[in-house]
This record gives sequence, structure tokens and C-alpha cells, in this order.
Amino acid sequence: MREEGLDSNAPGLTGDDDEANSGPAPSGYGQIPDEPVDVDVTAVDPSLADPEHVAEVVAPQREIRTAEGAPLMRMEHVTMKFGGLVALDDVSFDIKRGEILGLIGPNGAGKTTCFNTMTGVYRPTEGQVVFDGRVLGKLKRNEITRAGIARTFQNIRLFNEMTALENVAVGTDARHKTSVPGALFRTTRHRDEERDAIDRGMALLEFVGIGERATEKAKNLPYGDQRRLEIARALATEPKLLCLDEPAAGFNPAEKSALMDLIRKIRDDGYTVLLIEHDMRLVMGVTDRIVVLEFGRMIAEGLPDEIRDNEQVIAAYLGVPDDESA
Ligand SMILES: Nc1ncnc2c1ncn2[C@@H]1O[C@H](COP(=O)(O)OP(=O)(O)OP(=O)(O)O)[C@@H](O)[C@H]1O
Repeated sequence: MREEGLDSNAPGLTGDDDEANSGPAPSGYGQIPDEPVDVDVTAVDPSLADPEHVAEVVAPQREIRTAEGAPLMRMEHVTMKFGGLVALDDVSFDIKRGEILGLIGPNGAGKTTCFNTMTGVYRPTEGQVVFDGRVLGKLKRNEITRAGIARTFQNIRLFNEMTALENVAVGTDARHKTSVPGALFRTTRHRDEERDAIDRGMALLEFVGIGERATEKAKNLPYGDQRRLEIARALATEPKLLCLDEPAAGFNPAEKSALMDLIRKIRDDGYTVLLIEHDMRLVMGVTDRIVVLEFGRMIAEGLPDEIRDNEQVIAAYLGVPDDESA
């Protein structure tokens, strides 16, 4: 007999398929330089111990709250083909400002492809992605980062030999305006930006709950803290949209619960969040709305309660019982 609604114990609905987290540092990740950044932790502002001040530093662009509810990103009839394979088939939906949108679907449904068209990795074969009024297909990857889209990866990608603070500080680099000569000659602007990178980096580490680990190398952090560090680094680019790709992969229930709190805190601080996640309990518990893909098509869109009880979604995940498919 079929179970009522979606259940995180159902096959394929858990995050147990996590891959190794020790991959090499990424290449071509936004504006991140190859060399470690020299940071002086003793220069950190003591006022960062104050959570309210931390929140102010973390989300300086609070005006994004004012337009809450209006579309921030629009997928407009997006089709993505790889040779003969149609990974996305005429997919259209909005991500509204200030919401946590869940993107779910069985394995191979097209979630990551969707993510990649939204973050500039792929250009859609047909249709377009519009972010904050701009068509993404015309922007380069670094321009997309500057436009306000940041992401984390299924497989953690950190600079393992750099400290936690350095990892976050390089994320702030995407916003810096110093020219190469300015950096070489250490102009006042360059020094101000370095100082800002350290202060904001520390604030972000506090915000995600790992401030006390600022001087530890990324490779020595516990797995859960590495995931938090990835989120902090993405936030360092001051995104309007934060895309999280299976952030709970490999987490135990207590870590998942803490992650849900963090994702809500990020949303409450004025960011918009897109979440791909296999763990249904987490998705149902934290998202404001959910979009469901199956075989590259969007089969449902709605509130978590609506999605939980949607027959088509349940069938997509659990398969239609033999006696109903005849
Ligand atoms: N670069 C690519 N080249 C060819 N086929 C691809 C490529 N990327 C994805 N695909 C195919 O597109 C389909 C959708 O894949 P995608 O990774 O987007 O699904 P998914 O929903 O993210 O799956 P999972 O939950 O397993 O990560 C799959 O059939 C996949 O094999």
C-alpha cells in the first residue's frame, strides 16, 4: 500500500548519497585568486561579538527586503539539451524575493541542470533566465556573481590549505574595486578593502556559527563546519540569491536541524534562497515554496503542504503501484 504523503524515509529521499568532500580547490570560482590572502586576525573589530552588529555587517543591502515577494529570478520556458537528451523541457517558474524556494525531484530530474542554467554554467538551448531584470545568457560567470548570485556545491569546494577566514575573505574579493596596480602598490583603497574583507569575513563566520574556528585551516574543520564555511564564503560575495546544492548531504539529524535554523536565519536577514535537497523532512520544514521536476519537466509548484499531498509528486518519488498503473 502506498504511504500518505512524502516521507524522508522513502527510497531516494535521504541525503545519504553524499560524495567525498576532499576535492581539489575549484578553478574558475567567481573571482577567487590562486594564492592565499594575507589576513591579520588580530585586526578584527571587537564589536563583532555583538550579534546585531554582525547581522548588519553580513546583510548590508537591507533594501532587498523592501521588494519582498516580487520575482527576483524568472525561468522563462527554459529547455536544456545535451545532444539528444532533454535535461530541461520548457521549464518556467519564479523565485520571489525573500523566500526559500525548494527545488526537488527524483535522481536525474534536472535539478542540477536547472541550477547550472541559473548560475551561468550553462546557457539554455531555448528560453531564458532573467535575474533582477537582466537576461543571464548575456553575462559572463564573474558578472553573474557581481549581479548577485552565489552558490555552494554538492561536493564541498574549499581552499583546504587556507584558514576559514581566508576562505571567506577571498569571497569578498568579488566586490572589490581595486585595480591590479592598486593592489601591487597597496593603495589606501586596497588596504581599506583588505580590512573590510577581514571584518566582514569574521562577521560571516560568526553568522554561520564558526567564528571561533577562523584561524584553522579549512581541511582541519569538522565536516559540518566545512559546509557552513562554504555558505559563509558564498554570502561574502553579497548575493541577492543564495543557491544551496544539497547542503545537508552527509549530515546527522542534529546537524540537519541546525542547518534549517541557519537557512531560516539567512532568509530572515534579507537574502533569497534556492535549495536543492534530497532530504524531504528538511525541505518540507524549511522552504516557503517548492518546485518539483521529473524527467526535466516541472510537474508541480506550491506550498510544502500542497506538494506533500500532490499525487503526481508522490507517484514521481515512490512509483505508481502496479494495481494503479494497469
Ligand atoms: N553535462 C551533461 N552532459 C550530458 N548529460 C547531462 C549533463 N548534465 C546532466 N545531464 C543529464 O541530464 C539529466 C538531468 O541531470 P541532473 O544532474 O540535472 O539531474 P538531478 O535532478 O540534479 O539529479 P541528481 O538528484 O541525481 O543530482 C540526466 O539524465 C543527466 O545524465
